Amino acid sequence: MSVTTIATIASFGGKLLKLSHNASTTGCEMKFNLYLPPQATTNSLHKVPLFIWLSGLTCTADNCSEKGFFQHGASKKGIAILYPDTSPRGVGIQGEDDSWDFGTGAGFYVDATASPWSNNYKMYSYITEELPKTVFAAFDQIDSSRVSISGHSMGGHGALSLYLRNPGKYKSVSAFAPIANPLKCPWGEKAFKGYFGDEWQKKGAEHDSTELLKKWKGGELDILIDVGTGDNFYKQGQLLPENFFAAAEEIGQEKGVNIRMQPDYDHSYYTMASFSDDHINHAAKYLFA
Ligand SMILES: N[C@@H](CCC(=O)N[C@@H](CS)C(=O)NCC(=O)O)C(=O)O
Repeated sequence: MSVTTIATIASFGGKLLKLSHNASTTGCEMKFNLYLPPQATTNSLHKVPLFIWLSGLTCTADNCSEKGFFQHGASKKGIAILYPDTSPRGVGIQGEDDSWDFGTGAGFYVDATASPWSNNYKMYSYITEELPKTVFAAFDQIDSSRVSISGHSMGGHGALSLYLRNPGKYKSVSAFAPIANPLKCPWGEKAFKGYFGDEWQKKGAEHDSTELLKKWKGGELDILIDVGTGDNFYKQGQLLPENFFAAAEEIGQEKGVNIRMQPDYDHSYYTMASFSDDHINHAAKYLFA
């Protein structure tokens, strides 16, 4: 459970910590970043809530920490941010580094059931259980009962699916350019076939946000999603936010799914940086309710 500090960086009046630990779920050393806002003082009677950010394909914990601009809003509101990695790394599986959209940097926030991935590629358990437990044990300034989740692209799929699979676990959810219906797009199909093998459609449906939404029984939703109209992956049909919205309509929750089509914005972190304050404010509404 012990955490090693690799670097401490001042940011917006607080501290960005670059950390690592030996994770048992993934069987390897995992790096992650943690932003502690200025309000997170040690021995504080007032703990700060946590915003988990799940990144997209090819990312490490650093992409969003360096250019997502979330620390700006989090320092004002007094919210810690956890930036996990996107997969196990260097576990020695043949082919793990062969493509940018599968294997290293592409864990898809599922627990793989197919060989040879099933021993290490357990990003669902890692993100929902082991990493938060490790963080709460090491940083008692953080309130384990107030956690929100958000993410981008593959991480948007992660945020939506973790929220919808675990009613009540997270106080709120939002996403940028999420892969909202992975069963129906090339990225999702490739990942689910690889990680689940023959049962990819059945297991995939348990992690597909559009499918999960159709079965949602957790009460009124308030999901914020931003998608840029200039996003090439949106144009190529990798994201399918319209399918997610259709599922919301199907269950009478269309008012609870606010998809903002942002004119001209693309798939990059310029988009996140432009709207990150909105997503922090959305989470703050529920983290400080
Ligand atoms: N294959 C391309 C595209 C991958 C891509 O756009 N990844 C998104 C997430 S799906 C990302 O956040 N990339 C890292 C960055 O922009 O910092 C690449 O490796 O740059």
